[in-house]
Amino acid sequence: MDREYRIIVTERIDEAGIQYLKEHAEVDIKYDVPYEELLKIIDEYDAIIVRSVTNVSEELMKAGKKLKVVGRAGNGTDNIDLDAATRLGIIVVNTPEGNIIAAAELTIAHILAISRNLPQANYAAKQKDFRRNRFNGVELYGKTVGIIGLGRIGSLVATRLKAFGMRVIAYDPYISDERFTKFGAEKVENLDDLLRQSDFITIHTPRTPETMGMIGKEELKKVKKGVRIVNCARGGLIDEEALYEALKEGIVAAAALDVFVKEPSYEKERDEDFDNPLLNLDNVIVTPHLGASTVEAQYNVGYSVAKAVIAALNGEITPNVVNMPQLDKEELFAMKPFLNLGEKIGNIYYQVEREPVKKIEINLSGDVAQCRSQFISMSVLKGLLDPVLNERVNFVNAEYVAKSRGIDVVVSSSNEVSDYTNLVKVRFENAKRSLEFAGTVFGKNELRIVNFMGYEVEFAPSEYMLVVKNVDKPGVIGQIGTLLGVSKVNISMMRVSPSKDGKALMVLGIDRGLSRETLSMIKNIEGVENAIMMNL
Ligand SMILES: NC(=O)C1=CN([C@@H]2O[C@H](COP(=O)(O)OP(=O)(O)OC[C@H]3O[C@@H](n4cnc5c(N)ncnc54)[C@H](O)[C@@H]3O)[C@@H](O)[C@H]2O)C=CC1
Ligand SMILES: O=C(O)CCC(=O)C(=O)O
Repeated sequence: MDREYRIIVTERIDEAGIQYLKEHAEVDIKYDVPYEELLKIIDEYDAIIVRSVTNVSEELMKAGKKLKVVGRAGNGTDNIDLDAATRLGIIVVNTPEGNIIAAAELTIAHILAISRNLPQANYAAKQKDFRRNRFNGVELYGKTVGIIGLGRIGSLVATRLKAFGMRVIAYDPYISDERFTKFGAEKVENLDDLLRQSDFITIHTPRTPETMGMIGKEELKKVKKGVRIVNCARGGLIDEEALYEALKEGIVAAAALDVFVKEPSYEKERDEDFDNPLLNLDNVIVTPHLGASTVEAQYNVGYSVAKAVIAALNGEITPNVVNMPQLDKEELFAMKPFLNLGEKIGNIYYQVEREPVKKIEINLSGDVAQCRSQFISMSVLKGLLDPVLNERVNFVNAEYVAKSRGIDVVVSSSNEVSDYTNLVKVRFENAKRSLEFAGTVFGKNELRIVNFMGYEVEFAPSEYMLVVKNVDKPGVIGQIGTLLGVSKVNISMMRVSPSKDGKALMVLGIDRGLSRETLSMIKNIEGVENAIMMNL
């Protein structure tokens, strides 16, 4: 076990994921736990792992006083209040790629099922009713399918349906023209065009305020009579009441639904509380949110979410954090030492100067200027604010917290040539003065601070450090060394800056924290202007 983390899993995930979690944390499995009960116990947990049913509301996350991570074993995160998670500094991770093949294949299965009446014919045949004339279907070949949302799943559906000889048209106002071409889909400029032309419609957008009910009563007036509709994305994207009416009137010939506005229980043998009139129509086929239910997808999402949650709990930046700008693995690997450096610099300011910061100017030069500067600024903010505030500050909410505290952050990059192949310079401005620090990364991940409050001094940040500003005259260093010796403090490293205005800066790596008395004795040495104990 890494640390004493406790994780609650509220919906079924693959055993491989559970095993991984158990190797690293204490795990409680409470599938289908009622919301009110979860609200009472959530404060015991550092992380929660859910699928699509658990309502991870602001109320729940606020009640989870220790909650650091929400893991979504799957793709859509519409059951998680992402804004609230961001404000609260709770990391939300998902597994966006793990189940897309499964979801696309289920969509194809549904399209085939409603074109050939498979479930109805199967049911009848098992009742020994083999009258095949009741189940005359339609071919996909030569028909037009309209795909709404040509993202990860929509595009997989497009390429598969092309193989059936279908004409594929798609509506997605948020993607480039190249993407339509890449997946062999004709772009339609508006939803109405798609509705008018399609023999089959399949929807693959996320559930957002914009997409909720995007096919409603008005839209269903514009469809081709006899259209067949599939929803393997999210309940409510197609208005359930309007769909019911259109199915009854024969405007929609058939519908296949994997999802509903109100999700049923996926654990009970019979969910008597699930009452949806669509279930009563013969031309509707339904599945219990099976889009991700394949051996492969469940392994993918269960194992990946477990790994991501443990990594996030251990403070690692992981890919697939939903409420943070995305970084791919390679970028993350390249940037990690600079993120550590930024965090150290932010933390150093906090240790040196307890004055609230008004403005931070960050300048990146050399290799680091190629990195996404937003992440470096987030790391500086995290290092600065996390120790100061009662609330948790991490990569997820650092920008939000800084903004809400009126800290202005300006980031620039320069081609300026310096002695270092990369350099992160940070100037902190408070009501009284401004302080400058700079750092670099040697080799793969050797951090060095090279400018400390305007003094050129190069040192590797370590856990306990003593920084002394003194008049540059003989004897001061000796007295400090003696005092530390008497206090049984070992010095592991010492660097002295060149003199500036008759003052020098001495940085010492020491093996433990200093007592107040020792620190105050150092401050009282003649010629010492200031002494700061840092715990990095
Ligand atoms: N049934 C199931 O078990 C599963 C369902 N899903 C659901 O499938 C859906 C799609 O997932 P992905 O393809 O991974 O998402 P994605 O984010 O890759 O693609 C969504 C696409 O929808 C487009 N879009 C957004 N708003 C739109 C609008 N108003 N009109 C037209 N297009 C719009 C976006 O531009 C994007 O290209 C999600 O709702 C997800 O939750 C995903 C996995 C399994
Ligand atoms: O099986 C599940 O948990 C639902 C999958 C899903 O809808 C998603 O990943 O968005």
